[in-house]
Amino acid sequence: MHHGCPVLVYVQQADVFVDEEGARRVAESLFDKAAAAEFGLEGWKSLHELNPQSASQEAVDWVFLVDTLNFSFWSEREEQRYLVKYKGKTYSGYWSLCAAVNRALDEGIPITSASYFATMTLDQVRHVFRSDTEVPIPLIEERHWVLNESGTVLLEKFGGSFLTCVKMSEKSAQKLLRLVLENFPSYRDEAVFESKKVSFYKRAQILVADTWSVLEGKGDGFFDDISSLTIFADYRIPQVLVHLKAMMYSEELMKKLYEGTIFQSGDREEVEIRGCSIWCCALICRHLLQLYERKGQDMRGKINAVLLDYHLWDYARDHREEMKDVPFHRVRCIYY
Ligand SMILES: Nc1nc2c(c(CN[C@H]3C=C[C@H](O)[C@@H]3O)cn2[C@@H]2O[C@H](COP(=O)(O)O)[C@@H](O)[C@H]2O)c(=O)[nH]1
Repeated sequence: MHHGCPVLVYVQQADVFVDEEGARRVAESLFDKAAAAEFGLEGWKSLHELNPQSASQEAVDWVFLVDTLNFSFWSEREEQRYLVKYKGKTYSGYWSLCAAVNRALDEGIPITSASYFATMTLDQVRHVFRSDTEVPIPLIEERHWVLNESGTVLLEKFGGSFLTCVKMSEKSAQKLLRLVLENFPSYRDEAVFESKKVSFYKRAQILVADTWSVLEGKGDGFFDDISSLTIFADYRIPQVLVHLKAMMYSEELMKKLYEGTIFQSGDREEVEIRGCSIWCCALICRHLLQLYERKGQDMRGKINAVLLDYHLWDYARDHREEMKDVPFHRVRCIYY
């Protein structure tokens, strides 16, 4: 028997855990809601006054512009936030972006036209996204860059409208996802985890989902594989999954989050948080479909990661107070 020295296997301590039992409980709590109209596609318009209410080409271009800029609204200090007043209401976070876009359109600025945002100057971007507090919108230079880049690609390759890109996808969500990733570099949201390439594609997937929603799942907006999309790994979904006890963080990670640690894109903790969120929601979806199956109901058209995501994200928005004890992870990036 050869007693060589023991091989020290360096196992990276995991910081994020999916709780199968917790995911099952969340699915059970959603059972009745999942059958309601708001949980379905219609909720995208009926629940959100700032979203386009039509299904026109302009509405699709609104979605493309907003999802190109749909990232990084969190502020260092909660009391000092970027806010936008629009039609008598004050909006924060993602909705402040939508309010600024609608404010610009009302002012006659063609902000959703590729021919405009392809050559927008930084000063024009500053004007359109000006804040109603002294806190400017985060990453204003990056927003200027992605607008010029995306607008130029739309003009050069898709006749100036994202609808052209949608038509080329031949009713496949995966094909549209590929077209977006091949043509719009700012949407390439990838990382390396334990020497394996992983992808989240949060903005690319939400762009496909919001296109499906704004076109009401009909005509050019009918995707036979829409259920193949995952949830959109942002900084709110993980927070609500931990709040609902479907996901857990290690003490070390919680400590870093409470201290307000700012992580970099691709950090191990960030990739674990985003990856586990996707897996956790896939489990919730699976449990929810099984609960309906046992009742003899096939809900595959009405329950998928997109609709679960929208519901959880809206829940997080409506339960800020209860969720304040669960920190969200902070990365300043253009991906989410
Ligand atoms: N996973 C997921 N992440 C989403 C959305 C949306 C907006 N979609 C709405 C629009 C139409 C539908 O009805 C949806 O309700 C924004 N975000 C991300 O959240 C963060 C901002 O959060 P807060 O600071 O609280 O505003 C930021 O990373 C942003 O990229 C979503 O739906 N799912």
